[in-house]
Amino acid sequence: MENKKEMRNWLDALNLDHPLVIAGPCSAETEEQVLKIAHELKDTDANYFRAGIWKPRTRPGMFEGVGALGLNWLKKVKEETGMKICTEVANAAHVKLALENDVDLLWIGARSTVSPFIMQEIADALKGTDKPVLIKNPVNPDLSLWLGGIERIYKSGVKNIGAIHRGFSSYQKTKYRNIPEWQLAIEFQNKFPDIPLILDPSHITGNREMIFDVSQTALDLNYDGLMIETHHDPENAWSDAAQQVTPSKLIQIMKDLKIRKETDAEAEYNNALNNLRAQIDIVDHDIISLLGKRMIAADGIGALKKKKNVAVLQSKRWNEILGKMVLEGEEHGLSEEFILRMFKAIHQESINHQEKIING
Ligand SMILES: O=C(O)C(=O)C[C@]1(C(=O)O)C=C[C@@H](O)C=C1
Repeated sequence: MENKKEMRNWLDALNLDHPLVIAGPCSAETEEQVLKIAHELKDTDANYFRAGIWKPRTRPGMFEGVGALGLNWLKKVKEETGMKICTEVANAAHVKLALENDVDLLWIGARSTVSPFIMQEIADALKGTDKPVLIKNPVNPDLSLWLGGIERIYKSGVKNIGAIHRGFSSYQKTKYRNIPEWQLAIEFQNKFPDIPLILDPSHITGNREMIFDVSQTALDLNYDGLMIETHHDPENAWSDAAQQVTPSKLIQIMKDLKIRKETDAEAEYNNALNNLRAQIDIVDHDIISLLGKRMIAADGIGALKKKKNVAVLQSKRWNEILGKMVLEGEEHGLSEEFILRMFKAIHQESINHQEKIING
């Protein structure tokens, strides 16, 4: 699959003056609930009304969605409000029902994207549809698996595609429900700049208080849209209560978000930008040359260790370096998270160098 300008045609055709917004409850619970939320979203920036009707839940016994019955409610949303409707599909039967009921956009969840068999089944069922299909990232941070899933759908003739970034699970406890791993989404954009990329801040944060900030980061990174779970009574939602916002909160979020443009032609801005970029180029060059010097020293240590038959990994020394660098980093306004990531990568490279020498 290659990047093609036409991949974003369906989004461009909407001619929006704001990011695409997909809003609605995590789950369709009752007909009244669905219609109430839809009416409250009708005159907002929301372009598509979302509601999950088949819910993949972590444990059996949790609310697993109302099933096909919910499609009737979604159809009513379209009739009564004129909003386009969308839902998640997780197998061929779901796709068939969604298409028969004229759902306007379908998305595939993170727990489906992980499985090439399920993705192929869904792709076959979608064959030839002109409805947009959005593919969420797989639960694990694996860009190839995400792209592979998209490719399966694209190859089955679905030309209106998009990606949803919903973050990645981790054993680590963090402030996020699913860690964003922005770097992976940036890589995605580099490879496929024309596949519309939509952020799902609800699943990334798991917490409505953090939705605004994460959404702003996405807009700062050129995302095309947001999928935000919205419920008239979030506290009492049947699923994911902590991460849903009210329709009025959604309106406020959309008002407060700053929409960035890709560039600006003004000369003064461009001069200042070029100047700072030239400074960055020099610093980057210095960083590489310093890292090269560091590795030469590491190679020397490797040779010494080889002579004396000493192990490459020296945990005590390594921990001392990490501790010192975190403190120094702080003095220079560098976050602990960044210092740890960077030095772990440097340490690994140093180990790789020494391994070559010691075993060479
Ligand atoms: O100090 C050492 O013994 C090294 O090999 C250098 C180094 C490093 O790159 O800083 C690499 C591996 C060890 O685990 C500790 C530190």
